[in-house]
Amino acid sequence: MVPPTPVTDGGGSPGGDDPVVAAVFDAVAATAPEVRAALPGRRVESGTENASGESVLAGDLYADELLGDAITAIDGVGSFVSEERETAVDAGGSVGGGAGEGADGPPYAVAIDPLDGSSNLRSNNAMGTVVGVYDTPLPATGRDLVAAGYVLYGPITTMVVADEAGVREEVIERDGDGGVERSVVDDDLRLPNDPLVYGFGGRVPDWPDAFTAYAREIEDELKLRYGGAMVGDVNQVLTYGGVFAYPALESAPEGKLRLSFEANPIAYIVERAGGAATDGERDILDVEPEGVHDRVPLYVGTEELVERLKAALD
Ligand SMILES: O=P(O)(O)OC[C@H]1O[C@](O)(COP(=O)(O)O)[C@@H](O)[C@@H]1O
Ligand SMILES: [Mg+2]
Ligand SMILES: [Mg+2]
Repeated sequence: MVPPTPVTDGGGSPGGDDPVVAAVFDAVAATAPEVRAALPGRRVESGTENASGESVLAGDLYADELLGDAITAIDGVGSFVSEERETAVDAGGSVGGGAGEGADGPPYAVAIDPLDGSSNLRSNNAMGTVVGVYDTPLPATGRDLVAAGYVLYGPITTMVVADEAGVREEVIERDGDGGVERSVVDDDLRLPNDPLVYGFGGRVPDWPDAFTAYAREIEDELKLRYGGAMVGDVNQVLTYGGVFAYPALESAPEGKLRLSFEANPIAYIVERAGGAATDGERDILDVEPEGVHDRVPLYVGTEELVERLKAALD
């Protein structure tokens, strides 16, 4: 296949006119090749557990530290919250951003999942980094997001960024000077009309009956594509159309994915691309968290498929 023609070369700043949002995604793009390059030697357990009780790999810690340093250094970022950190890091943030509030607005809170799908590190499958930029300290709902994005470390490194203007996809490569070259390959990413793929997490016997019945219908209509990294699985849905779910389980009604670092940013991106996202009852972006590490069931993708899911779970 002929590679897509770059729309622009050498950067560009997602985040519309907001310099703080643009700086966050500049930092994420700049660190992406470093994260990627560091992975081969960091496929082992670090010996620690994170706030969600999951064992942390050396790659998780490395990405967290690199991204934490880069993001907290940005003027206008007030706090930094990570899947790998118990509590928020105070980042100062003297210059305000705040949607529509200009330079006097509140500093932003940036939430990240430094390595999403890191259990794929041992088996060398896709992984990502997820980023949400909120205009209020966390915990907050996804309605407070002003931008969200993810990096996908696949055969190539791509970054998808959404803000109020829409969704764009860039290819990220190292340039010859130790920096990065960013090529926009789609400046108006939209979910295709005819859905093709689905991927559902969790063990099938652990699925509630209503979800199993929905899955049986979807299996008849779409192709199974499940890779075990939310970013990779959602990127397939954005590319081909379809539905991704990490559902409520009999053993874990709150599902597996984290609202602040995973579900909200992904919901924001997919909704800006013309799709839908729900926890089964309400729009993900309306879910009220109690803490930054709260989990939530996530069903996301082509609007018609998500509406059918909601009806099936009703
Ligand atoms: O191994 P399972 O149960 O299929 O879970 C896969 C899900 O867990 C995750 O890997 C959790 O993310 P982390 O690797 O950031 O903890 C998601 O990316 C993915 O959707
Ligand atoms: Mg994750
Ligand atoms: Mg992670």
